[in-house]
Amino acid sequence: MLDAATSHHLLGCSPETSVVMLGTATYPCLGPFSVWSPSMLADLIYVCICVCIYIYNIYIFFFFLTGHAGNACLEMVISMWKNLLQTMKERILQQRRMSVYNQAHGYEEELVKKQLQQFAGGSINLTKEDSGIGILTLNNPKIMNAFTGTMMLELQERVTELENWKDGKGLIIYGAGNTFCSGSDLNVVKAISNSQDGMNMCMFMQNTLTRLMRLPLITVALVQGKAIGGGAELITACDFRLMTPGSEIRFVHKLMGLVPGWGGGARLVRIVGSRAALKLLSGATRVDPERALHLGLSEETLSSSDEAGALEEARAWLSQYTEGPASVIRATKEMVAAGRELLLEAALRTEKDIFGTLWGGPANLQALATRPKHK
Ligand SMILES: CC[C@@H](C(=O)O)C(=O)SCCNC(=O)CCNC(=O)[C@H](O)C(C)(C)COP(=O)(O)OP(=O)(O)OC[C@H]1O[C@@H](n2cnc3c(N)ncnc32)[C@H](O)[C@@H]1OP(=O)(O)O
Repeated sequence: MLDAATSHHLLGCSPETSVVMLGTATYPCLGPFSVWSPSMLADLIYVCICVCIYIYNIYIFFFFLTGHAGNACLEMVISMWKNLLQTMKERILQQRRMSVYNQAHGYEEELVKKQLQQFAGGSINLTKEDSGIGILTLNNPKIMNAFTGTMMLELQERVTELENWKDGKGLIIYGAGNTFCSGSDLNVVKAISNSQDGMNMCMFMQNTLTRLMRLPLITVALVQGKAIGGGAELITACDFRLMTPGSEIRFVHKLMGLVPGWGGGARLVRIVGSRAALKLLSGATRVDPERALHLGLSEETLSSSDEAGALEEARAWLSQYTEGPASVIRATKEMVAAGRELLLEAALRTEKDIFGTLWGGPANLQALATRPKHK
């Protein structure tokens, strides 16, 4: 267990929280009320074995040290410990990046999924094209592609599929019926209106949208018609947004007596800055394509207003950035995602590690063989 000061230093946790480090996972430990599960115990056993092996190595080195070696061995021992701590810190950070909420936060995913399953309707469809670009369709046009409970579950399933698509390079998310998404299905919102159920739904969607944001694919939200409420939050989980003429982004939460809950508030601050974010949220401001460009919330206003034409334009726009080996495109996104989220030194180490996966690899060697002139 890390004491509060160390975990604050290592993990940036709030000073009063101490953290239990178990292998690759970390669990905020509420004193005697910490949350343990079989997988945590397995992690604990794993960590104990690692520590025993290192202590045994230290013992051997010190034994050797008293016999023959000088400082060199001592330095080796010290650097071993430093590497161990560094490795564990990176793995903790990686684990923290994997899911925002787990049992330690009182989040029981299987119970939440069972509750969401009750609210059926619509679908989330995914097509994976040979070009390496995926097309994710929010498909509930009867109610402006509003998210039912089963659509939230299907979004999680599609994100898992995309995490396992090793040839994937890009993703376009759009809504059926020439409109993007009008947030949560209001029938669902009314049915789960107590605070804990609302927070459970938000934790589920935050976990899914954070994984979407971290996909090693370049992601684009194609905004046609309306992106309202949760729909506006969803587009902030993409790397880029493209808008069609007459389309609108609007964070209507204030008008619902709410604030964003799917993570859109935190991501909006990082996209447009805190001042613009505060105005868009507190004003429930309508954001048209021109204003979105000005704010940096949209990359480009497309010329097509019809669904097929806009999708074709979005494909062409994204293809500018996904041309080339999937390994390089995916590594580029992973490096930028690390730069976006990690503290500088951790980001630098991640960049070095990602560089190491490409240096001397097939794409690098092929480029060297052809000696391209970058005129
Ligand atoms: C944490 C919750 C929060 C979040 O996730 O961040 C939320 O998202 S809360 C929900 C926020 N969204 C809304 O409040 C949008 C409500 N809808 C509208 O404001 C309008 O429908 C529209 C999106 C501005 C479009 O208006 P318009 O073009 O006039 O179409 P209609 O209003 O006639 O809609 C057609 C049809 O669709 C139904 N609809 C639309 N949005 C939803 C929704 N979110 N939930 C359920 N049903 C929705 C609308 O009721 C119409 O159906 P009929 O009345 O049966 O024709």
